[in-house]
Parts: sequence; C-alpha cells; structure tokens
Amino acid sequence: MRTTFVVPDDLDAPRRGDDVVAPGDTIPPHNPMCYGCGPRSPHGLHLSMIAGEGVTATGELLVEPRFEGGPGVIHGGILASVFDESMGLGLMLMGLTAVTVVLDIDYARPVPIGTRLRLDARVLGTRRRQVYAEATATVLGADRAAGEPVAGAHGLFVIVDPHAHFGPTRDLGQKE
Ligand SMILES: CCCCCCCC(=O)SCCNC(=O)CCNC(=O)[C@H](O)C(C)(C)COP(=O)(O)OP(=O)(O)OC[C@H]1O[C@@H](n2cnc3c(N)ncnc32)[C@H](O)[C@@H]1OP(=O)(O)O
Repeated sequence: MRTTFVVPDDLDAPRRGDDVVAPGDTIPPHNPMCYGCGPRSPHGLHLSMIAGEGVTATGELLVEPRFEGGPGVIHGGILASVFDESMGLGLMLMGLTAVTVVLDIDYARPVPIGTRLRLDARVLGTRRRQVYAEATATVLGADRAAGEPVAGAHGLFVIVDPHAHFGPTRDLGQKE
C-alpha cells in the first residue's frame, strides 16, 4: 500500500485490555445505532469484526449495490467508513474508547459491486492518548482465498472519556 501517512517509530506496543472478548469472538458494537457497526442502524453498514490475537481484528463485507459510487464500483466514502469502523472496533480490544482524528485511505484498485472483501485491522501502537492503527481490504475469491489488497488505511485515534465526550450529544442519538 502507498501512503503519505507517517507512523511514528517510537510508539509503545499496544496492550490488549483485561476484560475484552477472546480471540475468535465477535467484538460487540459500541452503539446499536452506529452507522458502521450498529445492528439497528436503518441504513448502516452492519459491519462485524472478529477479535484476533493481540490487538487485531478481521471481518468481511459484501459490497452491496447500495454502496455504489462510480458506475459498478464502491463509493470511496463508504470504503473510508468501513476502514474507520474496522480499526475503531479493533482498538476496542484495548478496553478503551477512542475517536478518529485522522483517516488516511489508499484506494489502490477499483472495488466492483458484488465483491466480498476481507478486512484486517491492527493497532500499531500508542503514544500518550494517541492510538495508531492500520487496515487492509482484500478481495475474497469464490474459494475464499484472499488476493492482493485492493485498499488500505491508516488511522490516528485519540483516547477519550466516553461519558465526557458523548455526554453533551447522547440525547441527539436515534432511539432504538
Ligand atoms: C467509540 C468508538 C468508535 C469507533 C469507530 C468510529 C470512529 C469515529 O468515526 S469517531 C467520529 C469522528 N471523530 C470525532 O468526532 C473526533 C472529533 N475530535 C475531538 O473531539 C477532539 O479533537 C478530541 C477529543 C479527539 C481531542 O481533543 P482534546 O481532548 O482537546 O485533545 P488534544 O489535546 O487536542 O489532543 C490529544 C492528543 O492527540 C493529538 N491530536 C489530536 N488531533 C490530532 C490530529 N488531527 N492530528 C494529529 N494529532 C492529533 C494531540 O496532538 C494530542 O497529542 P499529545 O498527547 O501528544 O499532546
């Protein structure tokens, strides 16, 4: 993947939280109405990620017709949302809440509607409140073999106190 995003070389190693789901288990959505991962979001992506070893996560996404941008291919903003959410869910394995401050996407290849993507997200490390993560999207063949990555992402997240951060806006959220 090509990128101008700079990952510092002095990051602290990411630490998995003590009270988080085991490898192989689904990472719970952080908000049932979230556009990315919420199962009750009416028009959302309904993305689900499985915890891997360490601070890693994997998932799959079928590129549905409703995700179309240019004729026959996924919209770049949808793919950015997919990466944002897949990295965000992955870093929940650290047992903390963090929000995106920088999102960098490498759209390496067009992604046709009907493609099934495999997503791999990984936290690279931390620096004070900053959490650096990366993710890739790979096309899954009919035999479920993964091909070359078609897109990649880097994200910089900042750890927040969820009560303080979402407190002022919580009542604006959609009701289930
Ligand atoms: C809940 C789980 C969700 C998971 C998936 C979905 C993720 C999302 O899409 S979140 C939605 C989009 N993101 C947002 O709305 C965030 C909006 N931004 C904010 O609210 C604020 O910038 C906030 C709270 C993150 C940080 O503000 P504040 O608490 O004042 O901290 P601040 O001192 O500015 O920054 C903290 C650190 O991050 C760094 N930082 C903040 N923004 C940036 C940036 N854009 N680039 C680089 N570094 C940054 C600062 O330099 C600082 O670093 P250091 O610790 O070295 O001093």
